[in-house]
Amino acid sequence: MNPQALRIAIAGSGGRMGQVLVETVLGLPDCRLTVALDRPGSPSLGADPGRPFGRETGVAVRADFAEALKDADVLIDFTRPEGTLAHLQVCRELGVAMVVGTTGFDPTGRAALKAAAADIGIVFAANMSVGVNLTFKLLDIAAKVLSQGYDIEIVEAHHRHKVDAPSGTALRMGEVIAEALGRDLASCAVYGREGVTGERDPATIGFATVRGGDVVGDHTVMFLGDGERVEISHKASSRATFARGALRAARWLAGRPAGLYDMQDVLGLR
Ligand SMILES: NC(=O)C1=CN([C@@H]2O[C@H](COP(=O)(O)OP(=O)(O)OC[C@H]3O[C@@H](n4cnc5c(N)ncnc54)[C@H](OP(=O)(O)O)[C@@H]3O)[C@@H](O)[C@H]2O)C=CC1
Ligand SMILES: O=C(O)C1=N[C@H](C(=O)O)C[C@H](O)C1
Repeated sequence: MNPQALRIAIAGSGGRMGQVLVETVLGLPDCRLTVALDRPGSPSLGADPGRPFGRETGVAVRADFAEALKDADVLIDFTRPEGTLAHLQVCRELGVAMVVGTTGFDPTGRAALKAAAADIGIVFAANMSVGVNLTFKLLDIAAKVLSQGYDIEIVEAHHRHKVDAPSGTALRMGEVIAEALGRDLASCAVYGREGVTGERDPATIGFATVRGGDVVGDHTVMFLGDGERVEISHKASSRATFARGALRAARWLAGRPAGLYDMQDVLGLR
């Protein structure tokens, strides 16, 4: 065991992302899984989170997060907004850094993350993959070059279990494009269409959502002009890409001052 290893806590350790995060941490020599959290009543409580991967971690899944987080340097949280915000309070009190991948926050939740970042380091990103974060840069360029005469539509597809829509990534793509064009996403977004909608308003950014099967996460932004169409797509085929990004963020946070960061900071793309 490496005594210098970064002590990692994982919230929602039995979830789809939680399990991949556990497996990823167990493969890293400079990180140690010291805390695995799940909700009260979860069947995984008390079990070794390494068991599905044939590993013994010496850790048992717990629900008493206020006590458990005393044993962590960084909490990686891919749960639900209400769970993340409860963990946030405790991390702030204990000085534990956070990597937040949870999506679906309302403005109050986002404000709480920002406020807590006065005291602790937080990396908050709707998508932790390198590919999507590169895509954000490409979208900024495309939106500026195609600012006149192109209609912008964002289409995303995810597995049948996803509970929020549009995806956090699609919304972030919309924000990047709106910022590049000097527009306010809240006032120019159109979330789905039905009935007699009238002709398309060129100032809008449209969103469409597909849910089904086991789709890990597909995003396509279309810039539709007269005589041509530019499409920028990212397709995730494994959740490992998000988990690797989250662990990269956790290590990047170690020793950084308090503040709210995102994956553009972690990847040096700012
Ligand atoms: N930023 C990124 O790169 C990515 C972000 N995500 C986001 O991560 C989140 C989780 O996704 P996914 O793993 O698919 O979801 P899952 O539903 O598979 O897992 C969520 C986990 O969090 C637990 N949980 C749910 N509610 C709470 C709560 N109130 N307090 C504490 N724990 C809770 C669940 O427990 P239980 O089973 O008991 O409900 C479960 O263990 C979503 O918001 C998703 O959009 C996903 C992939 C990549
Ligand atoms: O819920 C998911 O699965 C995913 N959620 C994130 C989002 O909402 O953008 C990221 C990824 O696409 C997978």
